[in-house]
Amino acid sequence: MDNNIANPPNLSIVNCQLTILKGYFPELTDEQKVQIDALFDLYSDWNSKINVISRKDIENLYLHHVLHSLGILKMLKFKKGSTVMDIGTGGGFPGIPLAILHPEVQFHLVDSIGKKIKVGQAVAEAIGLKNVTFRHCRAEEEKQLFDFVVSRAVMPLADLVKIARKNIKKEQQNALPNGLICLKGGELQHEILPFRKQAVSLSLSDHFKEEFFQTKKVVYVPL
Ligand SMILES: C[S@@+](CC[C@H](N)C(=O)[O-])C[C@H]1O[C@@H](n2cnc3c(N)ncnc32)[C@H](O)[C@@H]1O
Repeated sequence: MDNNIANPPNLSIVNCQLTILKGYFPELTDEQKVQIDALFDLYSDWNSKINVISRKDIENLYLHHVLHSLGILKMLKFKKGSTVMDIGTGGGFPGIPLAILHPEVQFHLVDSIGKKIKVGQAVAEAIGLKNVTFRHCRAEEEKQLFDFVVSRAVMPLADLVKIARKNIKKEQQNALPNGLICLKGGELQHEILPFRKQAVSLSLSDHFKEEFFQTKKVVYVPL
């Protein structure tokens, strides 16, 4: 039986989380609000066919997935004209929420599983996102250059650094030197140890007060 039918999402939770998210980003334009509003129905529908978010977690889409993705902006607001690759984007996290908030930044979303890329593409098309491209490939095969690489829940920091380094442009245009910005949870000290001299880590609990963010960090490594 379809899990979404057996456990219908609690729409008051969904709407409450959507209000919380908009409260954290009061500068959203009407177009961005419409795009964000559309995400729940789109992801609910796609997720019932292709699993990109834990099905039990779909009602937490706006907090656990969209707002979490936007946590990257607490480390850096990308400058107009920047280019960003999302490694292991799955159904589009963090790339799609970031692309909605930064219409003048170009995002390239990569995943090694083709059907997940299809979900991201369908969602981006449905909300009219013009600043995203997708590629079904392993990130190791992607040779294009970007200002930044972002990622969430894909691989240990050392592996991400190893893969992302070849994709980082030398020319700089942002407030931070080009590099990797990733979302991490839980005990991080061990992962960060090899990069302790360059890495900067920020606690999302300092920015978002909901309990989910208590253990969530944004880690930046210049490359
Ligand atoms: C746990 S999912 C996370 C997806 C998404 N970032 C999110 O937070 O919802 C990890 C994703 O990384 C992808 N992945 C793992 N290794 C990869 C690689 N070397 N290149 C591209 N994608 C990779 C997997 O296919 C999977 O979709």
